[in-house]
Amino acid sequence: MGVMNEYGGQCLMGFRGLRRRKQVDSENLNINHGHQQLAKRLNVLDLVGIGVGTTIGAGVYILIGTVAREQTGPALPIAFLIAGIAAALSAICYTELSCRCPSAGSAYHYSYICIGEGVAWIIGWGLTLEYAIGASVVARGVSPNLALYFGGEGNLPVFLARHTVFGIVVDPCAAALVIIATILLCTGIKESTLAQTIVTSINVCALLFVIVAGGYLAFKNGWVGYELSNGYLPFGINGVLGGSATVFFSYIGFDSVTATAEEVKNPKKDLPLGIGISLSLSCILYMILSFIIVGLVPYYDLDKDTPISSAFSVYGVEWAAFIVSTGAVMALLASLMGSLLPQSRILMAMARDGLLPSFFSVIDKRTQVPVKGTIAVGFLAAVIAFCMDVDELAGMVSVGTLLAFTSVALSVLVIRYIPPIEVHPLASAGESSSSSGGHGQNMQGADEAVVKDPFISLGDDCRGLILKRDPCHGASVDQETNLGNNNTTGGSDFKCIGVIVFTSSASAAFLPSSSRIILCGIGGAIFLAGTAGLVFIGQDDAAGVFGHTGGFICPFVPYLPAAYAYEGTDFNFTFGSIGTWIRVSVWLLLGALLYLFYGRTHSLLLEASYVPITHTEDIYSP
Ligand SMILES: NC(=[NH2+])NCCC[C@H](N)C(=O)O
Repeated sequence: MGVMNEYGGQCLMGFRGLRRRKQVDSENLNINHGHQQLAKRLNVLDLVGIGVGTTIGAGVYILIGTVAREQTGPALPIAFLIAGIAAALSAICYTELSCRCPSAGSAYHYSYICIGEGVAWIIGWGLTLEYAIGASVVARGVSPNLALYFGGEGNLPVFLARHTVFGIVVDPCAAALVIIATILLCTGIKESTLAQTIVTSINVCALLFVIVAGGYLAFKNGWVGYELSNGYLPFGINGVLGGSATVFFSYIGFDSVTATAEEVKNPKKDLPLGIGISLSLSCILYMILSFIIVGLVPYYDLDKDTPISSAFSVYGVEWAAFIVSTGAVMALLASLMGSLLPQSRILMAMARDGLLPSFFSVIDKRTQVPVKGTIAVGFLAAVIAFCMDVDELAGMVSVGTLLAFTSVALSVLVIRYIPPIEVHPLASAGESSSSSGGHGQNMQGADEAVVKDPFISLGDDCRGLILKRDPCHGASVDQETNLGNNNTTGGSDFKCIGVIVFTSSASAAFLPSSSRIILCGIGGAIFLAGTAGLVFIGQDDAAGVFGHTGGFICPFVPYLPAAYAYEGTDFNFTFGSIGTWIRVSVWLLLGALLYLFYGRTHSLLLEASYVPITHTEDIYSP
């Protein structure tokens, strides 16, 4: 019986652990736990280099042929515009959170602050699909492009050519590219960003060449691609929408910028500019490029694998293929760097929080890079790129990415309606204690500590917060303190219900295809009701507890994040084949087991759990 009780108690604690939330400026906690911060060395230009470099990968060089032929016809630029708007909605959510929580970790970090440890773990774990596996998928694209310089894949030198060993196609060239990117990333954030910016500039020059030379050729030949009998929308509006879901892949990458938030000199100003400029530049380039290519050659004549070089070949400009291939190889390298970089930062953030071994959070003193984590990620990605069939894994990348994007939109909703505890940057343990005017004791190592305004604002009715160490009640600290810390008009429970109703309605889009239309309809109706419910609940207007947050604020809450979360789940569904979903589920299940047996019991929040006592007499009793 006793054992049963103990077991039941542990289970309960395990579930409570899933709801533990980090404090907003938790880098202070990290300092307190002896973790070193990354050096702040990045400015706007660097962020644009990382953003554009990661976003404009080889996707645009390859995707446009198939999408124009099978989904959009000449309306390809419209598909890029729609996908760009969808990406912008997500980017806006990312930007608010990156300004409010400027530590490393991106979607993982935001989910930990806004939703809870369980979801954060799954998002952090799921992000390996986007970044580590994404890097391998990207790297596999290199040998077909390099082959052009050698006159075909058959002529590649033995050490670069693909071989079949024991029935597995190994790709040394892809592994080599991953190793090059890893070495560059280990040299230092400023150095690797410079390399990425140079590589990206070459890629952008190649795209500009395509635009200028292609535009000239198309103009000279009367824009034959647009003189078609079957009109501008041969596959109808559905084709364009389907195409926009496919080309959404070419916008993935702006999120890498937010993963570097801790290394940015002035995050509140530079992150919004970095993300905004990267996304706008990418969208403009994609739209102009696609407008020219579908005008140069009728969409049905575009080549599926090499649409751009083949379009030039039609007019006898064979040599353009060399420029296009150079651009594609540079795009692959930059995109690869942009995938490996955030992965090492996310693992570092998870290790700092105790959810992964501290190996991943060790920062090299000279280069200021988590070198061990970077090498581990590079090694894993190189092995996958070398010997795995990445075509099968590609779907997982999109699902992993969209899971993260959706969680970020939900996090914005949560942060507005159930704001987590915000700690002023100066409120690290010692300072909070001294600022409390003698009421408190030092938080670290003490059994009790009082933290007084202005560092933690608890509203007028509660002038301070007493924290008592108690490992069993980790989840309650933020929940309780939030009651007085925002200007909401509804009760906490009501807000929780609003967010849950909304979330579950959004997830209706995950259900199987036959019933999807009906369920999406029902989901959509509940979604509208949930959103309407949220509209009537007062929200934290993002003024924060210290006045204006000073950073970018997502407009039109709850509509904008709600719309993205709904659309994100829908896009997710579009990407997922059954095989992909089985693989993703197995991966997430593995992650859940790891959390159960490692993360849950090593979490720093378990160690640093405090029970809030909000009775003022307890606080001020002599
Ligand atoms: N983190 C990632 N999933 N990176 C892949 C980015 C792909 C890139 N947008 C492209 O068009 O090729």
